[in-house]
Amino acid sequence: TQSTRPQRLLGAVQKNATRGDPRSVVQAIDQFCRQKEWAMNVGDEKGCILDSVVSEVNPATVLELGTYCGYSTVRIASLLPPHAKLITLEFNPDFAAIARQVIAWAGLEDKVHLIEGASGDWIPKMTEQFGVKTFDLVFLDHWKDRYLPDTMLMEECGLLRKGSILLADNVICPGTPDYLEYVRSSPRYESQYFKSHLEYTKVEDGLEKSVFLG
Ligand SMILES: Nc1ncnc2c1ncn2CCOCCNC(=O)c1cc(-c2ccc(F)cc2)cc(O)c1O
Ligand SMILES: [Mg+2]
Repeated sequence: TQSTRPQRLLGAVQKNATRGDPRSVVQAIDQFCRQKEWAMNVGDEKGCILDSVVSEVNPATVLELGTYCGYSTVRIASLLPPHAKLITLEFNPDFAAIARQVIAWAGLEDKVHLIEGASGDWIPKMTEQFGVKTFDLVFLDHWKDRYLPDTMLMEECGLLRKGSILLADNVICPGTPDYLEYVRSSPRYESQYFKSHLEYTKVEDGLEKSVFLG
């Protein structure tokens, strides 16, 4: 039977990356996506911006919405201080199964909690299920029309504190116009746009970093 793109991406990791070496996992995926098959990872260019924000925030608690194959999960988790926790939500069980193996190959399973399910269902359960009070950093990379409703949901559930950082992928391509309008016009956020390109292409895209002001 035919393999899927995520399965072929995992094969490239297992063939070309060193177990326990997150950077080699990231490099193997980027090489696969540049040379073999495009895939919707945040990629190397936007990934460097993600790395700099993670390093600056030095978060103890991170929420990632949209795991896909675990590329950004590995980038983030490899930069976390000891005892920090990354919770990542993936809706698609096939993607989640691949992501678990990519995260394990990088040796980061102890820092990552991958949950299979929809963001709208799980955000209200974060505190009771995982004892998380607030998130220091949220990386939004799931359905583009869920960025705004899920941000409002996180506010309502008290999961954001003064200084919590939201970092959103794809705010230009595919685009999240309602989310951008909200975080850029709301007095409760201080927003900044990091211009970049859609992963592995010359098409414009970017990350929007928004600080919740409480
Ligand atoms: N826990 C959850 N709750 C709800 N929904 C969830 C979920 N977990 C997953 N999902 C479902 C959505 O997951 C994938 C979302 N990502 C993208 O769609 C995406 C698309 C492109 C792209 C594609 C084609 C082009 F031509 C140009 C750009 C690029 C990107 O960087 C993208 O991130
Ligand atoms: Mg994305």
